[in-house]
Amino acid sequence: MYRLGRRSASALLRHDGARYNIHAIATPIFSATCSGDSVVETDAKTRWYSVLASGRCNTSQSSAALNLNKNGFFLGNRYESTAAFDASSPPPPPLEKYEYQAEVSRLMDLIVNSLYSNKEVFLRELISNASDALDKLRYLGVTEPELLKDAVDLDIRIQTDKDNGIITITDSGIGMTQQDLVDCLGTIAQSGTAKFLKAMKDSKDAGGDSNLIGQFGVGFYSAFLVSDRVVVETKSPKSDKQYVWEGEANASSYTIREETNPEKLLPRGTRLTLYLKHDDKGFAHPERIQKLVKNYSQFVSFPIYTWQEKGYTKEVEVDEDPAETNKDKQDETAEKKKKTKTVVERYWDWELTNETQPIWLRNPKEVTTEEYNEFYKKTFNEYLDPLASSHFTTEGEVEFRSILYVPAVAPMGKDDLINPKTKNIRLYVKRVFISDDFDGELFPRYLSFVKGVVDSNDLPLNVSREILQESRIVRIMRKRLVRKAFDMILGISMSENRADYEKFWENFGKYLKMGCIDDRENHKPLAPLLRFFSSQSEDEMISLDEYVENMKPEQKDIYFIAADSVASARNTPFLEKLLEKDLEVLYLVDPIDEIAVQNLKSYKEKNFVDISKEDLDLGEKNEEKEKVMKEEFGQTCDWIKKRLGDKVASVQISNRLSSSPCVLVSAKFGWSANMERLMKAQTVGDTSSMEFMRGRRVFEINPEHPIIQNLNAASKNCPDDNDALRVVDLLYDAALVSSGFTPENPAELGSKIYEMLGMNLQGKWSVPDAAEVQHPTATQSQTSQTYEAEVVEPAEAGGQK
Ligand SMILES: Nc1ncnc2c1ncn2[C@@H]1O[C@H](COP(=O)(O)OP(=O)(O)OP(=O)(O)O)[C@@H](O)[C@H]1O
Repeated sequence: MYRLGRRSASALLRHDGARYNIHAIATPIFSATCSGDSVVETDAKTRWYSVLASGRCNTSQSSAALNLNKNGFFLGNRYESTAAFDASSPPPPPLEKYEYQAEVSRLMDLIVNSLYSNKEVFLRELISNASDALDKLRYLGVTEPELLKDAVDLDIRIQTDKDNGIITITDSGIGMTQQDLVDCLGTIAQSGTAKFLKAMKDSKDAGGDSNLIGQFGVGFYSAFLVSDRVVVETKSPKSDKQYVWEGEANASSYTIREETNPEKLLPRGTRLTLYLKHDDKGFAHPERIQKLVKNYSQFVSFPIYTWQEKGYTKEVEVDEDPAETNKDKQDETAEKKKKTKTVVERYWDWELTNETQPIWLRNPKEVTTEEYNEFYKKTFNEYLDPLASSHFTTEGEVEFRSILYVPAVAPMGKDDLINPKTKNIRLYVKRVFISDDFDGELFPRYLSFVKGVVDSNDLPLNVSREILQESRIVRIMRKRLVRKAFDMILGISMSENRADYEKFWENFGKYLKMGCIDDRENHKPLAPLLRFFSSQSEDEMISLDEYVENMKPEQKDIYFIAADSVASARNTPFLEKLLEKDLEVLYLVDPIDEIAVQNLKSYKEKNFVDISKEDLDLGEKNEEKEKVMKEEFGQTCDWIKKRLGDKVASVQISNRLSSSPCVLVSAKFGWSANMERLMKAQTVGDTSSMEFMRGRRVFEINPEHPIIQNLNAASKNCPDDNDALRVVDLLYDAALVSSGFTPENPAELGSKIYEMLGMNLQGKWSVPDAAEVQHPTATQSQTSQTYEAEVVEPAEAGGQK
């Protein structure tokens, strides 16, 4: 047992309590090794300190074995004998006791007794206070350089004593005067507390979410989430004196005293010592602290050092076997060999734990693509380089820095489109990591695939989701971020390597189409990014700009057809006339395409027109011809309508067909066949709303087609002819299918086709005559010719009539 005098003891210990365990630490700097714990007891009456060294201490130089380097706990010599009480030393300055402001008491009560989850945020809060203090000093030092006169680095150091559950956070920042201590660490703005208490009450989390603590400007008190007792030693460069603030959890008061022990004086700044609660001692594990620093404060712009155990290997001699030695001695000529082994020498030292210079603070001109990519992969745990990145600073009304990335591949699964909480955007405020848990606050959902960091100096450090949602600053940031994201994507689309954008589109095209539906405000930057197949480009997708450039001079609209594949789009009867006229038609083959395009409505003042809908204007109105047609086929239209009844809204003469006899056209504002099919696939149960949206369908006939011409004759000559009426029925069903609709009763359609086939084929292949038996090949081809002729023949007859 060693007894230490007051002076010497104060060099070793903080004056703060009844009993401590201090882990004995030594570094090789002083050629000393030491292990084990020292138990320290304070006698409040006599102010004697006693240290029981339970460890072993070997020094190669002197008895000053417990010295540490300048940042350690101890500075001073070890006394080997009972030291005399030094009666001549001045008495310590008196403790001044202060009552907490009522709000602080309530807050402390809540923190200590009700918050159980997310306790680790205490470290983020305290580091951010330390970083603020350094920021303030740096800022004031610009105009008052004498504040920086102490040659101390601007940094943050965190030391842990895992055995005793102590964490010390030291910064060399602006520190606090005695008045600052009273004002800052005993008082809080009433409004902040009231809001905090309300938020706590509203919190659904039964254990209380400690994260809330950082949202109301009460970060310092988060120390009590994990500590029984907190000691703040602080020295402002504006004051000659250093003060010690001390508070305990569950106490209604705190104390402040002046520090007079020269060994404990800080050159400048603040040292916080947290004496952890029994259950929270795990936070004092060096590795855990390191991990938390990396996670929460990776990009604080001041270096953060943590106290870590290290090791290096060295060769040491091993004792030789005496028998061997004797043998060697006998053989005088034998060369003496010294035996060695490799041992690991352990020691403790500071380790830089964060990136001191966040990449986004650097000048973009000085950052290489490799560095951007490395940062991306490290930050977002990606293994592929990004497809594109954009590093920018915005100034003016709102200032922030950001680096955005487009990933090379879409996230696995589709969940992200529906649930965009992707942790893709990491928000920092003044380099302090705030959150990556956003739901559309910084980026619209459809851009949730964009990854990046955003660092703002304008947002409060304690920005909460509520603040994010309501903040004008955030709204402006969001606008700029979105614009930058579009610019970045546009950059890929303009790349000489077309494959880059094809890759992007394959992965994220769906997201942009979602944007056309969700975000009307951004149709302008979104539309040029879209890609579609077309009647003139079935293998390579084209942009709307390419479409517009390829439009015919007289063409007013952008034509599209929605189908389930390029093949079915290509074969749709709606396309016939347009192909004939060499008008390009976009193929909308992704289920979401049609809705996206409908939302866009137009591009470069050209309307999107669905060629499967009524009133298609191909810019070739010939009123004279229309009149003649109407006169010729008007009655047929009425006759067909009568036969089809409510299945169609009307029967009209088509201007869009050339080879098909008829087509079923959707109402202008109703669903197209494609949409109807999609909706049907999604509707479960009640389909009444579908009936409404399905709207009317128009049966269009092609007056130039032989079948229609035949029916025209039938309608005039034998309107009640059963066969003619059955042809109308079958035509309707065939149009239904070829126009992309699903027949309501496929089995019935099948029977109609069989019946018709039966009528046509009657007797066709009955016993051939002798000549045909001799030339089977000729017979076959003849038969098919006959068949074709028979189909055409009535048409010709009808036309003549
Ligand atoms: N390490 C420190 N150095 C100097 N001053 C500090 C330090 N820590 C706290 N303070 C002072 O104490 C005040 C209160 O801190 P607290 O964390 O409770 O609130 P805040 O820092 O103002 O808000 P927030 O934590 O949300 O940023 C700070 O404003 C600062 O003046």
